[in-house]
Amino acid sequence: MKGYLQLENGMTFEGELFGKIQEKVIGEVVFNTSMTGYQEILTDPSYYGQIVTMTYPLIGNYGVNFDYEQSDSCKARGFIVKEVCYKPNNFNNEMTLPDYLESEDITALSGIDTRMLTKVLRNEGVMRGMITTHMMPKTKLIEILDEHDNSKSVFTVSTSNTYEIKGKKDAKHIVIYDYGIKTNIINMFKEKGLNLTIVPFDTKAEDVLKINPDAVFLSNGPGDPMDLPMCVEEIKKLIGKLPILGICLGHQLASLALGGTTKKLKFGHRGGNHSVKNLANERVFITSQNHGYVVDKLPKDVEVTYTHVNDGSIEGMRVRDKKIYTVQFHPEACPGPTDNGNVLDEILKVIE
Ligand SMILES: NC(=O)CC[C@H](N)C(=O)O
Repeated sequence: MKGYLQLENGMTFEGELFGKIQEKVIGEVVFNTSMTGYQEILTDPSYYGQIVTMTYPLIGNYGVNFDYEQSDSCKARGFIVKEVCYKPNNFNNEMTLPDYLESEDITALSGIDTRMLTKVLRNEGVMRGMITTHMMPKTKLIEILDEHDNSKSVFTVSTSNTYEIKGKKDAKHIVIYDYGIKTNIINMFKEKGLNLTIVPFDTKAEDVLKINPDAVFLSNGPGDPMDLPMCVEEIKKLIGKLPILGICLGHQLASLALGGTTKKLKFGHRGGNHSVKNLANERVFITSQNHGYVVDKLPKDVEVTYTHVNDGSIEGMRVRDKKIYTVQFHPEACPGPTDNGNVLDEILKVIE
């Protein structure tokens, strides 16, 4: 069945619908440059509410395997590809991508000139859009897009209950603020044998202190960090009392709590090929990234640890005396290069 992607700038792309056919699906349209890892991307809670287009032209060719999931379900709202594969070939394939998307209620479009779409998003910046069965006038589209509010995304993807994961007997204990945590971050902590208590995004600082952990970890998550002032307030109360570690949204929230600022990037960093420089030794390495916002300014006592090679933006920060260490990129990969697992060890050194 024919379907359309309508962008808020008035452009329309025509393609073939697959997955769950729905009359209209709304979201911010973003692009990801990873060649593989579509299932990890679809299930990463940081994509909640977004329509993701893949720049790699053939998607779905190794099917779907439930071990790859980064959360319990697809979190992206829509998916756009050039060509979709209906007959995957892979020893551990469990389901085709179109069947998977249908079972997850995700609407997708194939046959889209994703190279052109990506150029539009790069030149004009990411923008809102709609995947739809019927085209509509631009004024009507804008009206529908304006009605849509995505500012509560963390409320939706965070755990509603506190839970524990037991590690080795005398291992350190970390409280994890779940703003939409990826499974592989939890897996990396588990591999290290750490004791974990995972708490909802709105847990009060007092309640975290009562647990008496060795550190607090602030997770990745969807949306604009400035939509979460209540989370920033709780982090402020923890500064100086416990070591604070963080990845992506967690890095942004910790930066805000320290008195820094964040801003929106024109077209974000999403892919498995983002070069980052470690300012301590000038070494450059390739990272997995997925963020639309970035830390803009930091107070003087905060040390910038990493920068993005393409645009010079801040990719990590540290405050030694307050034991705070956070990164913007994803050392847990999934998808993307696994070369940066040592960054987690760096971060965890803060607790020692
Ligand atoms: N992966 C993340 O945690 C993303 C953080 C934030 N939602 C952003 O887009 O910048």
